[in-house]
Amino acid sequence: MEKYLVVYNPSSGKEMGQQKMFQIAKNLLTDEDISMTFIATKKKGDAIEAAKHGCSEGYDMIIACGGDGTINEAVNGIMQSPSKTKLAILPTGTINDFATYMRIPSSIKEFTKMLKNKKTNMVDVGKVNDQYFINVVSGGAFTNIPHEVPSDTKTIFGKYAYYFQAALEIPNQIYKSYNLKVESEGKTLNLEALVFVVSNTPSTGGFKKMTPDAKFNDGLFDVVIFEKTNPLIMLEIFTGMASGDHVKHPKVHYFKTSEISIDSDDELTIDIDGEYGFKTPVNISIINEGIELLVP
Ligand SMILES: Nc1ncnc2c1ncn2[C@@H]1O[C@H](COP(=O)(O)OP(=O)(O)OP(=O)(O)O)[C@@H](O)[C@H]1O
Repeated sequence: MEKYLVVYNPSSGKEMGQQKMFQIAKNLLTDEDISMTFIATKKKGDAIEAAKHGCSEGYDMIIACGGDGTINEAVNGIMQSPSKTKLAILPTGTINDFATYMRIPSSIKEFTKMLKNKKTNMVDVGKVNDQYFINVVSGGAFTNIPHEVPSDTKTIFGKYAYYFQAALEIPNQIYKSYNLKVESEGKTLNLEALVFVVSNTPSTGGFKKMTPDAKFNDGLFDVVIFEKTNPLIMLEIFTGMASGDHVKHPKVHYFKTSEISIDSDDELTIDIDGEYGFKTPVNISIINEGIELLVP
């Protein structure tokens, strides 16, 4: 009999994940020879410990049910373990960048089908200093926006809560800049920048083509750095973000690398998979095909 460990954040997104997961378990347990154990997270760090427990106790799969923060913690727990259990993601957060890009279903019917099919893909995992990430590390203007939205507002308005907050913050933050020192394979940049993004997939912050050529298993990050320029040009660049054309603009640096280090003279706190990380300097490297992920 296979055994699955469900690690779920009951407070994520619109707080529907728990009921969904129970219904999925009910569907699955009727037809399949599987046992399921549930662990609800209560605070930051719980999903890391739960995932480590899943790996050390020989579970066949860890199902992380929550937003990008919970997924990130499950990835950290697995990557810190000598024996790496497979990961499944039931996205129940507000934005769900990684899961959306991977076309991971969130409906009960489609998620149950995915669990029954048991198809997996190896996916790259990023490491920033000593912390792992599955989707993105970013720093600079606008990266605080998800953290300024109160949890209750996200529960009611979902992703629209982020859009309201963005509309409030863009007029002020568009004038910001950070002195960045960037070193990656064969490239050194010293520039005033508005924001940088180091990503494993094209989708970041709800923008589906932030790093349009990124691939989840190519052993490379896609890096995009928005150089400081006047607000009108910046708005023109932002307009191109829907199609991914922003990366062709001369004030936007876009390249691929497997390693990158970023430092700043200014106080700069980075964001890791949508959660607050730590201050620069950061060294970022990739673990090619570091985790086995259940996919549709
Ligand atoms: N029971 C809980 N109540 C409140 N906070 C929790 C609980 N369990 C975990 N957390 C914290 O909530 C953080 C964010 O959770 P998660 O990303 O799953 O949901 P979300 O913030 O609603 O989704 P999104 O990041 O997509 O907006 C976790 O990293 C963790 O620190």
